[in-house]
Amino acid sequence: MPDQSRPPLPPAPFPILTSVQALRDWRTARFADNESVGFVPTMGALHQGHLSLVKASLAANTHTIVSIFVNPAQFSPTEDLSTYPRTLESDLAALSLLDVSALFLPPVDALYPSGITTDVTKQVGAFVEVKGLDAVMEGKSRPGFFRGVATVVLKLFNLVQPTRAYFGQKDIQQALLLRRMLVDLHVPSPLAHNLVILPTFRSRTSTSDGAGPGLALSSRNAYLSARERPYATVLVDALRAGERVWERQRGEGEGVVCVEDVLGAARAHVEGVVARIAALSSSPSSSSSPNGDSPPEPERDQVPHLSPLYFALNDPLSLSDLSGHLARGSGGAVLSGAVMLGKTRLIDNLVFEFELNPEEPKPRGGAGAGEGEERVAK
Ligand SMILES: Nc1ncnc2c1ncn2[C@@H]1O[C@H](COP(=O)(O)OP(=O)(O)OP(=O)(O)O)[C@@H](O)[C@H]1O
Ligand SMILES: CC(C)(CO)[C@@H](O)C(=O)[O-]
Ligand code: BAL
Repeated sequence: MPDQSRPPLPPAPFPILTSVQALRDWRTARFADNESVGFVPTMGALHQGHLSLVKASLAANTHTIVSIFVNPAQFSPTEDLSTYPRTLESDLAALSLLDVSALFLPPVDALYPSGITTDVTKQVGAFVEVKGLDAVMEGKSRPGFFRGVATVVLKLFNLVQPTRAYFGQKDIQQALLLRRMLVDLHVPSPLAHNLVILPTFRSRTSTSDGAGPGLALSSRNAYLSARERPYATVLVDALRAGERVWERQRGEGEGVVCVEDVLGAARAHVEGVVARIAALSSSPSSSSSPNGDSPPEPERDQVPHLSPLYFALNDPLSLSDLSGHLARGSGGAVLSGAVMLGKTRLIDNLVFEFELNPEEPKPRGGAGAGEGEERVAK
């Protein structure tokens, strides 16, 4: 049955699969040919970060399938489900320039046959939780978020049955939690060992709209106003301030790192920028940019509103909060943080002394292991 509620889809040089059956049929043909399938799940509004995942998948797999699905279950009732950027035409244009094999674009009822509401207390049907790992970092301020993510991603994995799946470091907690889900729920190989995490794609140059170098690309960056954009690198700059403390303390004496010093440096950076913005709003004639160069000259009532949400240092495997002093060889760490800039929630992270992609196990033969194919660069 065609989806009556959806307007006709623009043409694309690959099949756009809009039903579970169409996806299953597409996948069955790939199994028959013993071909490897890379999978890139997204919520659309594609940018270069997404496309870097697609390109990595194209390089390592015979076929690459992308999904676009704005998943209601990972939004709280007060979040931006209805206004989340939806840019299907330009997404298709971007994917059309790459050699993707198919796009999975399901309607909501295809993935949630029992229906779905953002109100967790009213939800019915099967859901997936990854306890513990969902309660720290992002999970503290977005309760229910990782339950929604894990649920939809397991559904997608069950349908696509990819050889490899690709996620971005920008959402590192998501990727590490999903890896745990694969292990704990005994998801079959080869996928079980093939959740690939790729580095955060960042804005490299000061762009014409004022975004500074280093800003992690994100679909929600579209919410940033022209006044806010020059401040959007505040988060990565804060993380780098923390990183400098980590590296300095590692290089000194016994190399013991003080967690509070790392977090304190990150917080201090944001507080410094908040103070500079406050000074701007109290002196209408003064103006300065977050970095002290090319001032944006905001007017008194248009001064951006910036507030820190959290900084955290976590064990990269258990995701448990780190505290105290960390000796060399203690297993590395994830330094992550979030700030609100106007109505945009920015997240970012850096990893220290931790390999994002442990070596893939050597293929032992058998269907779908992607034998003889190029491996993803670590
Ligand atoms: N800058 C980036 N670099 C690399 N991967 C990214 C980047 N941004 C997003 N991704 C990855 O793309 C995949 C799909 O993410 P999603 O569609 O939510 O985009 P997003 O930009 O993270 O959106 P949002 O602004 O809602 O967080 C995820 O694995 C995510 O980590
Ligand atoms: C993994 C994902 C596609 C699940 O909806 C989403 O959380 C995202 O885009 O990162
Ligand atoms: N990028 C992960 C999806 C979300 O933040 O809603």
